[in-house]
Amino acid sequence: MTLPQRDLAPQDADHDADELVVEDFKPSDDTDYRALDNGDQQDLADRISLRRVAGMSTELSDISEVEYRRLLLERVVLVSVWTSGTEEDAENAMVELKLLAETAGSQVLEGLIQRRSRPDPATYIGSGKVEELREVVLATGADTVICDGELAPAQLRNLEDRIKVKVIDRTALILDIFAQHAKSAEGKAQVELAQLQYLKQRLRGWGGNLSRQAGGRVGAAGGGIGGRGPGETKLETDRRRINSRIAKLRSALREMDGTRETKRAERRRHRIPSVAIVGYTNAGKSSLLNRLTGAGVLVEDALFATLDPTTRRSQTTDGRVFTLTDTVGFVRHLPHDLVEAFASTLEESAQADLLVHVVDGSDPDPNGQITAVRAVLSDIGAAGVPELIVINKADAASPEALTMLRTQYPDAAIVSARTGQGISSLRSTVESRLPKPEVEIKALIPYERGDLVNRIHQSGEFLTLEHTADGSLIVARVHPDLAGELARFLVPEPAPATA
Ligand SMILES: Nc1nc2c(ncn2[C@@H]2O[C@H](COP(=O)(O)OP(=O)(O)OP(=O)(O)O)[C@@H](O)[C@H]2O)c(=O)[nH]1
Ligand SMILES: [Mg+2]
Repeated sequence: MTLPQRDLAPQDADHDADELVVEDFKPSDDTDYRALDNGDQQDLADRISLRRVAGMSTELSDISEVEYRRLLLERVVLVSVWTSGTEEDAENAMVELKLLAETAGSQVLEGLIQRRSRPDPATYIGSGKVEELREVVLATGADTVICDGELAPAQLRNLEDRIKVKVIDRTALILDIFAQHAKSAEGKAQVELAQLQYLKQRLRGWGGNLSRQAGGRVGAAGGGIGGRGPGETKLETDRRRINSRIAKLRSALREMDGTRETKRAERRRHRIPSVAIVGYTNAGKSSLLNRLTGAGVLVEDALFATLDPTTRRSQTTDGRVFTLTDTVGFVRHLPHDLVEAFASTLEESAQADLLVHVVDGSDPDPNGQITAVRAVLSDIGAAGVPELIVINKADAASPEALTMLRTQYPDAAIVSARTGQGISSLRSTVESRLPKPEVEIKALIPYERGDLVNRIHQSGEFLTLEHTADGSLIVARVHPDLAGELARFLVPEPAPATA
């Protein structure tokens, strides 16, 4: 879609200065404040309320990249309503929205924040600001506006009617990224399910406004953000057809989960402890799995690079086998439809014996990430699983940030998946926190039963081992079923408890 381009100097040139009508207000930093003229000069807070965030536009370096992006990608303006928290929080949230938009393949032209006690029920941003947003859209030649939040269908529709370009919300954006990144059949089905749920709730709202799906440029990947996956054709079908598709997906997913459940049951039967690597998206979960096991999982400086969990076997120094699973990352306000659709994948974490919670120590707000991750964990029933906080990217984090995190999380491991710093100590911490086999035994195992000794190695914990003339004299902790199998080799008087 081509939009009328206003004759303006490029990006951030003098038109900014024209509109900067803030006189009394002294900004605390050098952020570019831009009071948008709404004819009402009374309220200072309101005058500065739609604010441009500096450094927002996606930087394109090389000319072929520019052309490539022009063809395929959307040119977007980001808008957020800042209701609570500090200015820094609002800006961090905006930077995250920008990363999400770029991950989806957009070129970000501008970011605007409005301070408001709550979003406007009709238009998200104040209705007086909508015209000003329209001006920015025209000035930048944007074809899409992305709002930071989950908007009601009516809000999206009202905004589109007035701004005349596609308007999507953060939820649709995240769904779109998931749709682009899903690789396995299961992942694809999960994403489609989430998208259909999202669409279903908005069917009526979008009924008369299907152009939003058809509009915009249609690139190789489909209809652009919010348009990939179940798009216009499904929207045009009735609720009943969507419902039947949802039912089909659910049953397909149940079947796929069956396979996973079989594997899980197998591991449970063999009492193999499982560790799930969880954390905020881009925290370095896959990098850590690779570092710990050499798994070769895809690592990308992109949000939601991992959607399919990867499980790898690992061993403690004394030979006990356990599994490590890399999982899908979380984000603030992870859309509920996604959490629900990914339930079977996320269950992996809820059923784990230990959660390795990876935190990006170089992020401006690691505590915010931790809070967001714990919220999702509790949502999926994993709040009770023991958690080990791992502060990653120690090589990139500032020493002050690390000191602060060390104080706040005294038990945390501090590592760098990139340099390997702290990894061996993390490994031993993980080992020490694996569940211990319950039964302590003393057994004399004849040398021809090396298989049993081997099994104690893999699933139990050796306390002492002595080679005698009659066989290996072993004191160990094992699981009840293995203890049962060892019954006839047990030495009468139990060893004194040592652990
Ligand atoms: N500087 C630094 N960068 C790291 C470190 N660990 C990971 N990264 C980088 O962080 C980015 C994300 O890493 P991933 O391992 O893909 O992160 P993830 O948590 O699996 O991300 P998602 O699967 O997208 O949720 C990549 O660019 C990594 O190279 C580290 O210790 N130090
Ligand atoms: Mg990953």
